[in-house]
Amino acid sequence: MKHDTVLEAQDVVMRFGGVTAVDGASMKLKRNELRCLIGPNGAGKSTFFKCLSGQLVPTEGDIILNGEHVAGRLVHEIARMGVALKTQVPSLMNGLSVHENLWLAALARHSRADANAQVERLIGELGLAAHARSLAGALAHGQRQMVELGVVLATEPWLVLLDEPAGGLTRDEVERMAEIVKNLAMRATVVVVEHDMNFVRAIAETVTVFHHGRILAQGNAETVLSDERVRAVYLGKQHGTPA
Ligand SMILES: Nc1ncnc2c1ncn2[C@@H]1O[C@H](COP(=O)(O)OP(=O)(O)OP(=O)(O)O)[C@@H](O)[C@H]1O
Repeated sequence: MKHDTVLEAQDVVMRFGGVTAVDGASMKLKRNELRCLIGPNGAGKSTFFKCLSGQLVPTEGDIILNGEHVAGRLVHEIARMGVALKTQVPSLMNGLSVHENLWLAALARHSRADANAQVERLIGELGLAAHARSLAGALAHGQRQMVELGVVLATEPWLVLLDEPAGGLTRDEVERMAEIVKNLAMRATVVVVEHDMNFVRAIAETVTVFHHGRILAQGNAETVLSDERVRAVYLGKQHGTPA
């Protein structure tokens, strides 16, 4: 493995009974790369993403993070390696404030004093100052997504896996989320599964396109998004065309 490759998936296959959701997908990511996984509904991108995070154990193939073979390791074991995962499953404690939620997440990795500093930094970065004392349970969807992201970032992961971070956000919130994710790639390697092509266009440096469980194209975002085969698989699909 090249020194600067921090994530490598080798011939990953994931079968569910008779369904082959991922059919031999390989991918390499460099440190601080920001990679979007896209593709039509049912293409296999979420399943592949879950193999990277440890939520699923691939039927075949391997996942290598920072030189360590991790296929088969549990989510919390992968998390302990400095990998953070934002799923669409709510993780906040509704009865605690935004500040308290972030503080508890930061404490997992920092001393009390450092956790305080980390929370202040995150509140500024995520634009949450006006809501710091609000209960998480009282937040609107977009604010909540920012706090969910804050919980993920509180441990200062080197690899961040984001499942549809723009899902359900307003246009302004999508723009803010795009800025935050781009900034994040200055200090971490980031993999994003996303349907919102405006968001993908705004953030992606490199893109991997799934189609029928296989990788149809990958590489430079501009090149891949203008690839005729990629445009063809999106035509008529509900999530828009990568034009
Ligand atoms: N737990 C499961 N059991 C059986 N089949 C599954 C399971 N998870 C996914 N699949 C199937 O695997 C295929 C790929 O699904 P996957 O969710 O990975 O696609 P996707 O590209 O993420 O789609 P979407 O954009 O709709 O989320 C689909 O045919 C899906 O029905």
